[in-house]
Amino acid sequence: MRLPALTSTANFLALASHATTARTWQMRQLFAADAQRFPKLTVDAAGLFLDYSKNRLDSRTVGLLLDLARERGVESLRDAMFAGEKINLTEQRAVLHTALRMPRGKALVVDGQDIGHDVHAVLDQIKDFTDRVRSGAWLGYTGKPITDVVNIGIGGSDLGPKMAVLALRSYSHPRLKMHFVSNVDGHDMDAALAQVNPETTLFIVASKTFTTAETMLNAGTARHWFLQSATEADLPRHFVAVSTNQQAVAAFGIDTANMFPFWDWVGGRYSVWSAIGLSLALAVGFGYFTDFLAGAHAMDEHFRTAPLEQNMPVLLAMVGFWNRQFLDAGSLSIAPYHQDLSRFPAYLQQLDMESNGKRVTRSGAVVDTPTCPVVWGECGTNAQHAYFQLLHQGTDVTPIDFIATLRATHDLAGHHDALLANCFAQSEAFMKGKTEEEARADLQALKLSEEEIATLLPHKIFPGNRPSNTILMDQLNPSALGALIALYEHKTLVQGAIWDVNSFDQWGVELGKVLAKNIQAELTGSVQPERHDSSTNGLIVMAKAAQHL
Ligand SMILES: O=P(O)(O)OC[C@H]1O[C@](O)(CO)[C@@H](O)[C@@H]1O
Repeated sequence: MRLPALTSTANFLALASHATTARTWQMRQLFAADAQRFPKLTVDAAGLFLDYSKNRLDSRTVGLLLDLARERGVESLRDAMFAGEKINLTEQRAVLHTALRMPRGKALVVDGQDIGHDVHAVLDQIKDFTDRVRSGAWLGYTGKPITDVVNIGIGGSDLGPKMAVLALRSYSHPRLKMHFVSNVDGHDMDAALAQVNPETTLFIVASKTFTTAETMLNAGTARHWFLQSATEADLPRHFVAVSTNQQAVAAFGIDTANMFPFWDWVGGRYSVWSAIGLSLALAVGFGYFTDFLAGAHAMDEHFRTAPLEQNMPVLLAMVGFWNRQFLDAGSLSIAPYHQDLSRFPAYLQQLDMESNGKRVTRSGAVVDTPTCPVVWGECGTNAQHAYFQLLHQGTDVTPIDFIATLRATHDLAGHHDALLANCFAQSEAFMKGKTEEEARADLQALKLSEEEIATLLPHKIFPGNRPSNTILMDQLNPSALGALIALYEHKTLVQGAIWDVNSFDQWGVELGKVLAKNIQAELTGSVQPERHDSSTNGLIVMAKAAQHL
């Protein structure tokens, strides 16, 4: 169905009119005026808690945002996704990462095939394999148990498992050390190979297409390295593949008995739930991997059934849309107050920006509003000592998602309170800021002269009124991590529906891939690079010259 341009819709116009005053509201006043603001603008779901009260909005704003969500067909797109309709229009594919976390026994027929059955058949394969590797029953070519696992993949075939293995570090198997190699830069593979022994290393070649240049080159290098000490006959004990492309796996020389399949209806950035999560299942074991899937499923059920007013992914998405559209927030900063979530911002970058970093609608018209903000971030409190200065006093308004756990999984005294104090203090500081009067009072308390106060005063003022969300969970466990990822996945779908973009393709990565192939031929061959612009030609010539040094 062709949607009308966003800015022409009745609900967008109502919001825009509301925004002319709402965008100037002061959150300090909003809190002072309504003692119930916190309970009104918070929501619980699937073990997560979202506080979106520190945004420049009120219940009326939220009502208008939800009216827009209804008008843009968020509910019908959501239902079409869960039903397996081909909502990825440009690739004519269903979008069914949610089916990967459906409980056993639940059927979902797509193109005449019960995919619920297929998903659980692969999960059984994962259980069998991971149990054998973890128990030490799976032996390397010299009869020793596996000690190191190297996942070779990129994008969705790297970011999800790498982030999740780190996030669930405290659940990990003590013998198995996990490594992730993604970069075509040989320094990445070189560093990993320096740490492992071919006798006890398992390589997972993880690629949906099994054609991705970086992964194929890295996998070839790993194979070559392995064969320096072992034979071709030893490969099956040390190389397994995760892919949708059986032919290419066989052509690479991996026994398809050691291949873990998935399907074209799983997008790369939504694939951690599939066999792409094999490294995670190896690290934490199948039981915790199942908990991870169950946490995501709980969020799926919430997203599918909760009224929009209490629907966490919808609210997170619509608040984000409000900030993007009406506060001109061109970026979104993610601040996990948990060291083990240090890769979560990088994971969200692909999820959000590869999904919604689009400039045309599903029907091909150029969009009439800005779409996905730049997503970035770093662990608090490190971020506080790096770039929070800009977020507090810089010229742009950057909304922040704070993510924290109420309880730690370590028992080191004093740390968790200090961490949470910082997290809550930052969201308070961004909201309240510091007025001129307050800054002046602070300086006067230091007994400074009037001249000194006048000099320092402008530097000591914080404008405040800067929006943030806070997401809390009890502890960072497999189920909570599953729910957290699913929350952001569904947020992405909702925002895609508002902007009417296809959140499930990624044509924008293709151009660079093609050009890189051409340039590589020029770098390695004798072809002179004359057909590019003078900058690109010049850079190629420099690189070729350096090869002869
Ligand atoms: O799993 P594959 O097919 O190697 O693809 C890796 C990544 O490449 C992309 O297709 C484009 O960068 C991503 O969407 C995907 O996650």
